[in-house]
Order: sequence, then C-alpha cells, then structure tokens
Amino acid sequence: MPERAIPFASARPAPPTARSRAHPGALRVADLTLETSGKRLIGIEKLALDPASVSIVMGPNGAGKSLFLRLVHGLLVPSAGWVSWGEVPCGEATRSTQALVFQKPVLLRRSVAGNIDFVLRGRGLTRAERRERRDALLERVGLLGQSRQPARLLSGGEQQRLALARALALRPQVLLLDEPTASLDPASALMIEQSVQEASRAGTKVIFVTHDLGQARRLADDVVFLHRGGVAEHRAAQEFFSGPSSEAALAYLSGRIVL
Ligand SMILES: Nc1ncnc2c1ncn2[C@@H]1O[C@H](COP(=O)(O)OP(=O)(O)OP(=O)(O)O)[C@@H](O)[C@H]1O
Repeated sequence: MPERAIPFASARPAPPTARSRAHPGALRVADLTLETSGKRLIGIEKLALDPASVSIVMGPNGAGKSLFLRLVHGLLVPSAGWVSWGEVPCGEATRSTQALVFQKPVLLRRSVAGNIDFVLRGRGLTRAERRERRDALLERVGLLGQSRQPARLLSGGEQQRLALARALALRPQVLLLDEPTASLDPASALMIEQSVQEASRAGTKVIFVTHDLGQARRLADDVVFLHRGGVAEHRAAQEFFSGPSSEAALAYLSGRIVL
C-alpha cells in the first residue's frame, strides 16, 4: 500500500504489552464495511480465521489487503460491521497483544539494540532477561554483530529484519505483516520467513499479506483471496493452489492481470 494519509477514523495505536502467547481466539469478521465518500472499499460479509494458522492474504493491487489488516488490528474503525478475536471485540485490548509490521520499516532513531530495548522496558522483565531476549532475537535475524550501530544506517533488508525482531520482542499473540519482504534481498526475505514460521510454531497467529506466490506457497496454511474489497475465497492452502474456486484467483494464479 503506498504511503498516504488515512482520512478514516483511526484508532490510537496502543503499545503492545508483554504476555504469554495464550490462544488469541479465532478472528471473526461479520458484515465488515469501510466506505469513504460513498465508495465502498471493504465489504466482507463473513470470514473466520483459525487462531493457530499462518493465513496468507493475497489479491491484486487495490484489492483491500492493507485496509483489511488495519481493520482487523483495530487501526481503522469500520463504517459498519464486526471484528472480534475469540470472544473479544477488536479494540485496544486485542491490539495490545498484537504486532503489525509494515512494508516500509518504521524504526526509532536509536541503536539497533536500543530499538528492541525500548519496547521491552517496563514490561516486568529483569535487565538480564531483557538483554537475553533482545540478543536472541538479534541473533535470529542476523543483526547481533550490529547491535550498537544506529538503526538508520542499516540496509533496507536489515531494517526490516530489525522491525520484525522488535515486533516479536513482546511475543505477540497475533503477528500481522503487510508485504514485509517486498523488494528485499533474498537472504533477508528468508530470515524473515524463518522467523515468522518460528513464531507460528510458538503459538503466534500470523496474517501475512504478500504478492509473492512462492512465498505464499512456502508459508500458507490457508489463503484469503481478496478482490475488490471482498473475500473472493478463503480455503486451505493446498486446495487453493491446486485449484482456486473463484475466477479472480484463477486468473491471478495464472499470471493474468486482474482488475
Ligand atoms: N485513505 C484512503 N482514502 C481513499 N481510498 C483509499 C484509502 N486507502 C486506501 N484506499 C483505496 O482502497 C483500495 C484498497 O487499498 P489497499 O491499500 O488496501 O489495497 P492493497 O490490496 O493493499 O493494494 P496493494 O497490493 O497495491 O498494496 C484502493 O483502491 C485504494 O486506493
């Protein structure tokens, strides 16, 4: 999604809190609508996502993937409809247990280590525990040797790896990623995929937007295919890739241009 101001009612982002990855509960969406100037950008009648799977969100440009992520994270307030996680309506309480990684990493003007220390501070961990967790994450994303370097001097791929490490620092129940590896070097993309898979194995629900078919095949348990703001289909990954049921997904997978 290109960077632009969002004129919709935006919910104030809440900082994530440290807690164990207790089951987040299934994501349920009902009659979800987002409209602006009389134009419907999102219209999803019903969708339920398993709380333990890696859900890949695909669809052509402008299908509504980024808006969907922001709506289920509670960063955008829908014009109508419902989003809930388990029994809890989407809002500050659910958002505080989730992390969102954007296509363009947003980092603090601190050192690499300082970016992670910042989110871990005041979360009930001892200094030693904080350092241990931070260094393990930095090692996982190949940045331990650059701990003291200013984050702004990292390459694009390194910055995104740091953004992911920071998102994982509080062990979110839900990890939302908006094309995190678009235009990254293969080594960074691989590290990001592996870290996401590890987080999933540890119990984090993952919702991952990508245009990369290879990546989708590697990661997906299930695929949500969005088209013109609606869900064209939602199926288990194997079924989706072996024969999508919607015309739009079939065209997309065959490399045809889908409008
Ligand atoms: N703030 C806004 N005001 C008006 N229209 C918007 C706004 N944000 C997004 N849109 C429109 O909503 C539609 C969906 O946008 P979104 O960014 O969710 O698409 P996307 O599927 O993520 O696309 P891409 O793959 O190109 O990133 C697009 O037509 C976009 O132009």
